[in-house]
Amino acid sequence: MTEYDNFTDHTPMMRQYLKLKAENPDILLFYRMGDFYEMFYDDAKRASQLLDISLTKRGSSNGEPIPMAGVPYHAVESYLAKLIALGESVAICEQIGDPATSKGPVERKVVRIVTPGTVSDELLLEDRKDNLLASIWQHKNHFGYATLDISSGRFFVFECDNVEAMQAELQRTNPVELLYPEDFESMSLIDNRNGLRRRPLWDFDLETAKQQLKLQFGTNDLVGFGVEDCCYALSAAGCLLQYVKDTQRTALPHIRSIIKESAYDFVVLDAATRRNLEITENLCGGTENTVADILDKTQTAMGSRMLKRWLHSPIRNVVILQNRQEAISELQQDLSDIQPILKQIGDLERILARLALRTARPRDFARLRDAYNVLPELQQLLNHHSSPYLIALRAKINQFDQIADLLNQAIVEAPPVIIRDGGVIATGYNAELDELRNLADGATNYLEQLEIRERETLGIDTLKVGFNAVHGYYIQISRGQSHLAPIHYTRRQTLKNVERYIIPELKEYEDKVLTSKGRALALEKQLYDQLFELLLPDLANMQMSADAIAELDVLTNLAERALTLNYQCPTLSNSAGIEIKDGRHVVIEQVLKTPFIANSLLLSPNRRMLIITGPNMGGKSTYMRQAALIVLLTYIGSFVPASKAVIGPVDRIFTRIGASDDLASGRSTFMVEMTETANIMHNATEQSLVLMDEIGRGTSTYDGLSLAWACAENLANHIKAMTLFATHYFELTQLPNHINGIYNIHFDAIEHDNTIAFRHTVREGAANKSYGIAVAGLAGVPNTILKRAKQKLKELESLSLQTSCSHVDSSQLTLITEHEPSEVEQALHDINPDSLTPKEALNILYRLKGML
Ligand SMILES: Nc1ncnc2c1ncn2[C@@H]1O[C@H](COP(=O)(O)OP(=O)(O)OP(=O)(O)O)[C@@H](O)[C@H]1O
Repeated sequence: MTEYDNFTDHTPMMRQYLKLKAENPDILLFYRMGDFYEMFYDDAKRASQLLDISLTKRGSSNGEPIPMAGVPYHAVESYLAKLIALGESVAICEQIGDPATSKGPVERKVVRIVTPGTVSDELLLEDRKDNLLASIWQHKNHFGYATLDISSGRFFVFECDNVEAMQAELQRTNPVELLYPEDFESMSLIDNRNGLRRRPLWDFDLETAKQQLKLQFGTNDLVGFGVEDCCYALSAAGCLLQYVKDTQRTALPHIRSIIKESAYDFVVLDAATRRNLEITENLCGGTENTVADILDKTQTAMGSRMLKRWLHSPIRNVVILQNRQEAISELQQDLSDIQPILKQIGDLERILARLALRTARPRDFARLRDAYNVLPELQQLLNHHSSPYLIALRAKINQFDQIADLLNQAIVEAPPVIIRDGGVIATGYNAELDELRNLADGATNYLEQLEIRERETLGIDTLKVGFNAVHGYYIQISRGQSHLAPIHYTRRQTLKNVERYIIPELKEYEDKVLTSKGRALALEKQLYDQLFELLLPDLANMQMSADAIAELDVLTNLAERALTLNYQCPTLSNSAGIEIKDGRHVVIEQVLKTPFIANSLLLSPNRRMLIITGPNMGGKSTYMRQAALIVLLTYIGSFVPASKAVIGPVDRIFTRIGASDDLASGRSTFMVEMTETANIMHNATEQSLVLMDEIGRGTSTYDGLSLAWACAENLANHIKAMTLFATHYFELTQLPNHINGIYNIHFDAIEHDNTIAFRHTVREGAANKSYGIAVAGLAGVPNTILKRAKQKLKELESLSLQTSCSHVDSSQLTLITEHEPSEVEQALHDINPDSLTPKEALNILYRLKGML
């Protein structure tokens, strides 16, 4: 990097720039030049690409032209937002010296470092999404992980000892910026993420970490937080805290504690499940038609963020869940009163974080004031409730009358965006400020008196006192009377019909007015800073209140959703199993133009695996996903789309549904499918809900079928997980004959002429048709191909009859070929499985085998 090496040959300004750049080598440096922030050399090239701005040159230094790109000062926020979204960090360098007194370049300093994970500025944050900074540490196969939401102060640590769990946690928290040690081994876990920051090893030193954390929380040890022994997580947390301090350069009073997350507290969702269930992000990466899209009608952005956290962290604590259910039931009565008040409260959480970081803007104070002005009304409404949980929530929400009074007095109704030009502190708050402002505005009667006095003593009836922005104050006399102006009147301006003068007394007044403007502004800034001091002692209480208001928002929102979408309260049971009556899919029922067909589900220790067969498009995936979503909603405390649901303990939800190539990590569809399957086989337990959709599809029929069979056997016999197993391998419908606890269920369709109508109704027993070719026709596959497919099927059928070793779905053959039904087929056709007792069914099975 030649340009950074040889300082002496550069211009003084470039020397200053290069020195600052050397202190911030890895991030873009925005160097303030008048009304622009400018970037030079490599920074300029990178910024011009990232921001799509032109790359030019600014003179030359050291004999070489200097590449330069710049952004206007007044529009900097929008450029910062773009860079942050791309995972970049920016050091903002301002002029801090006085240009008038500076020799050489004005002194400059990096005043803040904006990084994706540490921004708190409203304009740089998505308001309905958490913005997390994270740090990861690894020792062999142990991982320590810490996350911080700087805009709320939430600081969490997590430890695990396998890659899958770490991957799931990364996906759950989805940090925008991730710090990792320079010798991090499992790079494949993180290397496709934005906002990666490589940190030196000593930033993760455990002892320093402990010291840092104790200092931050003002405690002697970390025992009170229950994290004393979490060495790996503490190393990560220490690095994270150091990074925040380095970039924020201010105290962080709102970070007061650290919480250890334990997998046992949550229903664990692995990375694939989070993706497949489309909780907050759909499979294409958007937010439309996700669970959050349907469920999130919260009134405040902080409520919206909390709901999304809940959806990603279903909890297992039944007491908390029942409290939430009870609160939701009660809140259904007065939704229309509470929700409009919540809307007026807005995003207190982030306002308070900016208060703590001393970056709050005038409008933050105004919004805090408006929020606290409506709290008494909210308290009154909550007074009617008897649920102990709502009573406790009401107490936490509290009321901040003194702060409201202070802000009502201190802040004007609609303050400007920034304090720089004043106009923020209200009249009547500070007598000195009022006086200075009156002086500054010339709003005293001094000028009137002066005018009357001069007019009368001089006897000039056209004499007037006036002001204009260019010439300041003046005494004006008409041209006709101007010869009467006394000697001490100094001419200032001559117009067509008038002469304008200044006198020492008026000049003195003018000076006073001008200085009082500056003094008023300085005093206003001082009073503004004082507001931080006056509010900060209550920060902890205010944060607790904001958190409780966000929770009230989520609960009220879930109450409204339950009413509007016809959800019922599920029962949380101690006994193993899942019983859902008339369940629906949260999202699909909302997007379908036709009515959604509700379906029931029963899983219990004696019926722990259901093999689901049926035509493509029959509704198998929808049915499985809806079960998982109902369980998920139950475990956040929400009501669910079903007429009844009784849900037993669930420790994890696994889904192996569909797959696409994971090209980024060089894994094929089949490889992804098998990796996810391996994860399930290793980690599922008796209390897990496992959804397996068409596993084994991505390889040869024999391999696929055998794998699917072996997995199903293992899940049913050894793991004993609650499993829904959708498949097109009809051979698997034999499993119930071999293993207790496995049952067949199916979806079917009605074929009429050349079309099929799907019933979408789940029924007991195995499907007897597959309709693959018919569905292909429905999808628009050309007739010639369909015809050829039917021919091929006939060939395969005869081949399979010859070898009598059919691995092709024989029911499919029956459907397409038009031969006379065999004796076995006829017998099968005549059976009505719904009317058989198990004993009769077994007898028939023996008879059928005999026929074969
Ligand atoms: N219960 C239902 N009520 C109404 N429509 C439904 C229902 N279930 C599914 N559908 C509709 O059928 C479509 C296909 O459903 P789904 O993807 O679940 O079928 P599938 O059996 O899994 O098909 P494949 O075997 O091809 O994966 C859905 O997109 C939806 O439009």
